[in-house]
Amino acid sequence: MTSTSVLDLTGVSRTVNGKIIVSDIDLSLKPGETLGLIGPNGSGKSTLLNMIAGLVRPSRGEINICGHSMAHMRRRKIARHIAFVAQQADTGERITVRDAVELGRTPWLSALRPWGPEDDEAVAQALGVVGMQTMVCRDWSSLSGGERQRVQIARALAQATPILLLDEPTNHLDIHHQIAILDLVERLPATIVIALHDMHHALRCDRILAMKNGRCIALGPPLEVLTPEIIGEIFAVEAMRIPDPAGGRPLFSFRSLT
Ligand SMILES: Nc1ncnc2c1ncn2[C@@H]1O[C@H](COP(=O)(O)OP(=O)(O)OP(=O)(O)O)[C@@H](O)[C@H]1O
Repeated sequence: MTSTSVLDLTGVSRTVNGKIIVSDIDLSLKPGETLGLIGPNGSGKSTLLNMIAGLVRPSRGEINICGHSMAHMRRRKIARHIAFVAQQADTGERITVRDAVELGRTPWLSALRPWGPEDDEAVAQALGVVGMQTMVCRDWSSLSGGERQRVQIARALAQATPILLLDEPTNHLDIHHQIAILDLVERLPATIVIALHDMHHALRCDRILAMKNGRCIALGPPLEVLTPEIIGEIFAVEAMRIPDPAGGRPLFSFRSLT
């Protein structure tokens, strides 16, 4: 742990029914840093995010948030520090878009601190950022997958936490909204952990944690981790990294090994 870190993981592991799902993850994130999690299906990315969100406990190891051990933090305090956009966030309730985003303010409310103008402002701002301000009265059940995803992101932004966790947030989004969400993530001042499947998206992160079978295979700057060798090793594909003719980030091409 460093004096400036926001999120620290020490030897974090999770075992379910004797099966190791996440093994010995060490990590220290600075304020404002964006960490991309990459790895094949089933490599432990969501489980790691769920542990950082405080939704499941590590079987071993410790998670510290802003210097406090998460094991000793109440749910409400964790929710004031960490917002989580899960992979398949859903609700059985009949709620509107505004209701869904207002839920993000819950950790900040109490009998002594009822809903106020700053909560309205936080909700309106979050809806505006994801471009859902014209759909506030729509029923959640009537939204498309991409619209739901943007509402979930707005709910997390309204929570106004220093740490934001995103599990494949571009999943249901068209190209325009994928880029819009990644641009937004880049602009946010929060410390961010984001699970991604697209290597081009992962290149935009400050650091990458590459996982396989629950283990950290590599941790470092994108260009050092997203090499053909490491990508080939974890995804069992032949990867090529091609310079962008327009001078931007490199492009990837993949081929099956079989
Ligand atoms: N509660 C559980 N009981 C048993 N196995 C579990 C449990 N939770 C997760 N797993 C298993 O742990 C492994 C890691 O799952 P996890 O969802 O963390 O992977 P992931 O990297 O997020 O995958 P994906 O890219 O498909 O979303 C998988 O094999 C999964 O089936």
